[in-house]
Amino acid sequence: MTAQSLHITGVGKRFGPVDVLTNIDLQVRAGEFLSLVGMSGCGKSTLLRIIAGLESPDRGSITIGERDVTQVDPAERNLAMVFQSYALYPHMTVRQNIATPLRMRQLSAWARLPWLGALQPGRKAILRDIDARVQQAAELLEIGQLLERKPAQLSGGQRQRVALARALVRAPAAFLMDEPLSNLDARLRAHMRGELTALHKRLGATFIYVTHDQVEAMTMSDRVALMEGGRILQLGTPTQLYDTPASLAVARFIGTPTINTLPVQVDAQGHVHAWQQPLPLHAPGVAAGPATLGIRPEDLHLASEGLAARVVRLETHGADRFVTLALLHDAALQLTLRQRTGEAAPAAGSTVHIACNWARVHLFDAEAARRTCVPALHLATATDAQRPREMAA
Ligand SMILES: Nc1ncnc2c1ncn2[C@@H]1O[C@H](COP(=O)(O)OP(=O)(O)OP(=O)(O)O)[C@@H](O)[C@H]1O
Repeated sequence: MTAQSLHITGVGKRFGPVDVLTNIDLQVRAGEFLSLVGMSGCGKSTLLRIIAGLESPDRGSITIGERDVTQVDPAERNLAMVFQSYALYPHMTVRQNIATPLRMRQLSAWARLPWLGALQPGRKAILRDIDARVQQAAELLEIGQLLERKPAQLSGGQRQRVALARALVRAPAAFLMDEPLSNLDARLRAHMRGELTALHKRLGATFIYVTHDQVEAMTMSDRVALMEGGRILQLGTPTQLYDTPASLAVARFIGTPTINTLPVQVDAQGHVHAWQQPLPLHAPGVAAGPATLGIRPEDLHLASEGLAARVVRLETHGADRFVTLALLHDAALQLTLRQRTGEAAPAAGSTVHIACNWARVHLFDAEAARRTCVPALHLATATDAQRPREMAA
């Protein structure tokens, strides 16, 4: 299988009065696992369908490898599409299901007929070749023992693997997947995430994967394109999106629990203040005025002194505990703190003090809503960085 790169250039799409996609530029590298992620309605499925040729763009072009396929029929693009509904033929066995795309491609209409077909010269060799490829795909997906079963006799995960095998036998230039795991229960979904990542590594194929689930996107992909309102907000590795979000919208979408936000003021010298108190942060070059500080829940911790807050709620999630806190002097402002369950839990309703890992906070300027971002953020001085990091209160 030769993995191909895909180039999406200036793609726009309108449905009636709505711009569903606006000027999308995206280069998918050969052999890459790239996820399109975003809230429902952001346009990710439409983009995938345009790549597949199931929808035509109003503007822009799609190139697979060196070939411009913008005007090419879906069947001629050599792309494999895998959907959440597996679309298996219920009356056929797994073997027949997997073989169908090959039979359609390699045998003429009459050669596929039960009796007459036997008369086509070369048919036996083609069937042998198809069978070998079905066997190979089935082994790759570890469903070799299920080949004689019908779809109704399979679990959801097994059906998904059959759908993947059926896509695989065609040796496509790339796999396009639209929420392929969303019909599975949580445990199986987690398992299949691992299987898909392993399959991608084994095949070295190009995968474009649509999901609204940031965990899926972040755990499986080489790169993630985060979409909102028909645009790509940020394209980068999962680590880049998490550690250096280009905007507050990206910071809010990625990470569980959601990033905390704190309204702050930046003065003319770039010093950052909250509640008229200076924070140990310096953002040179940032316009004076209101801004938003983003603090990941794991960058807050309980301390003997610091900002006072009341414990509103505790939630245990396996190895982690999420603690919701209401600030004493501003009860409307709630922060979430993430701690390991091994750490002592604060009592619900009690007053605690919280400190912050200032080196890891993000500052977004007043235009955060318009997705501008302030990357230059430093601890105010070396001494600030060295002293115990306490949140000014
Ligand atoms: N054929 C169509 N006609 C009109 N509007 C459409 C059509 N297909 C999609 N849309 C609209 O385009 C927008 C983007 O839809 P799309 O399915 O691409 O979003 P999505 O991000 O994949 O969402 P989801 O995760 O819910 O599938 C939505 O507002 C949707 O209602």
